[in-house]
Amino acid sequence: MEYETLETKKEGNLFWITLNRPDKLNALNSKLLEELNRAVSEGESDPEVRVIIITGKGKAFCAGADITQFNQLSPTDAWRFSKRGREVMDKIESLSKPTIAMINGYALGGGLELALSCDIRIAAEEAQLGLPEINLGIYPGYGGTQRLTRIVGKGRALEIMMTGDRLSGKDAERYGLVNRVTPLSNLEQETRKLAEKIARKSPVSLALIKEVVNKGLDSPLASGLSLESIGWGVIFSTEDKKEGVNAFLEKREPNFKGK
Ligand SMILES: C=C(C)C(=O)SCCNC(=O)CCNC(=O)[C@H](O)C(C)(C)COP(=O)(O)OP(=O)(O)OC[C@H]1O[C@@H](n2cnc3c(N)ncnc32)[C@H](O)[C@@H]1OP(=O)(O)O
Repeated sequence: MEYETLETKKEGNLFWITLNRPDKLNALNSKLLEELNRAVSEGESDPEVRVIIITGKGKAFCAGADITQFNQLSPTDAWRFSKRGREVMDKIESLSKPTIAMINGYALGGGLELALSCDIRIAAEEAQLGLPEINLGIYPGYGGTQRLTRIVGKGRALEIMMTGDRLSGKDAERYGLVNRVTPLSNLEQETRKLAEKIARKSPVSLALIKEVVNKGLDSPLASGLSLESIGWGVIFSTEDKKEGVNAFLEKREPNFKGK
């Protein structure tokens, strides 16, 4: 597919989406947001793709929503703007395939919110992460108030939102905001290693894990636990379950087909 503001690349079972407005630090204007929406659908619908990785070109992962659009927004436009951004983030969170945010540099505002919509975040030590909207006299509008709080806890999330301060990659790891950090020079290699490991697992198990974890987080514990058991029953109908158990019994590596 053709894109103007991002690049996509298929590498084996991995699908790389690279935001590509480096001179504007990959700020999410409407074009980039819509192309991102299209690119994740492309990865989701391609049966060969097993893991989707989102990253940015240049010194930023993504510096957030494009602030140059803000002065033209009426309050109702602003509501639509936030809603559309949130819909794209919600969609990324709900993809059936695992997603990794490879945070190569600035991940600010909507950029951090994009990373928070991914399943796993790997950051460069040199990266800077934050929600600086407070400095614009506004607050996060692409899901950050809710997702950051669920990931790092209320006190830390409020501090990040109320100060607008940027965290280094290392501090972000300490806060539990990213899964791990590595020097920038090693970031792509580490990310590829992790993505390839996950790509070898059963796509059905991966999709069900995501569904049960995400829906469980939105539910009372008893409902989440019940969902887990129901899904566990369903997974016993899959060829991948047969393959996984037989491979163990036959002392060989499984070859999962996603069926
Ligand atoms: C969902 C919501 C509500 C949001 O995301 S609101 C936006 C939240 N994000 C921000 O507030 C971050 C804004 N950016 C910054 O503070 C600074 O650019 C940083 C990230 C600290 C980097 O600073 P520097 O290294 O000095 O680079 P800087 O020159 O500012 O940026 C390079 C270019 O990108 C542009 N740019 C950076 N972030 C941008 C953004 N969010 N929107 C539009 N343009 C942006 C910036 O205007 C500049 O353009 P130009 O060369 O035409 O002047």
